[in-house]
Amino acid sequence: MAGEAPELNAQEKAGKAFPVSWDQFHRDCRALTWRLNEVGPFHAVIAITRGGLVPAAIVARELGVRVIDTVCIASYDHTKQGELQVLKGISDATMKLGGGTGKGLLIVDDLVDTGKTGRMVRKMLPDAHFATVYAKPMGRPLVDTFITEVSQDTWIFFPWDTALSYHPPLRDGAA
Ligand SMILES: O=P(O)(O)OC[C@H]1O[C@H](OP(=O)(O)OP(=O)(O)O)[C@H](O)[C@@H]1O
Ligand code: HPA
Ligand SMILES: [Mg+2]
Repeated sequence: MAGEAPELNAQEKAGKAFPVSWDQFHRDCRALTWRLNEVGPFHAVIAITRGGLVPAAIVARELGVRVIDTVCIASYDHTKQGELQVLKGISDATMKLGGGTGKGLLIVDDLVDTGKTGRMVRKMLPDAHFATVYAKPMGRPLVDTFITEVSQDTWIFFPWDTALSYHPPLRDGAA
């Protein structure tokens, strides 16, 4: 309709960009593991795919955990969040390891934003420890351990979603 503002996606609403390099991400995952090492030991690591796969691999390597499971949840179509879809649940073997409630299990994701994804996994495993590398204020109360908080209006660009590209000089109007 004429005069109606177009709907903004999460990144457009966010405005601020927080690009993370592979080196920085690896350092932040190691820092996360230092904290988790005080809380464990853990019987298994559960990665929330796909974003949780990379931090889960690094954390599991550092903690010496070799049992890794996934819970596959999709909600964002690029930067716009839709309904949460559980494409694959936690395996029976992992559920058994966590005594049915997740005790002694570690859930890993790259970040919490609104907290919708984290809330859904916490419902599946209420006694598990939930760790993310980054957290935004809305999702932060759901996380037990994280490393860096960014403001709600920041969009985090992960290294697997980005590539090096030309950036025009500031004097030519680059932000
Ligand atoms: O706290 P929320 O607002 O729920 O957002 C956080 C979730 O969103 C992203 O996953 P996404 O659904 O984009 O899927 P992906 O991991 O496959 O990229 C991110 O990896 C988290 O899992
Ligand atoms: O800030 C973000 N960056 C990348 N993926 C995301 N999914 C939800 N929030 C974000
Ligand atoms: Mg994800």
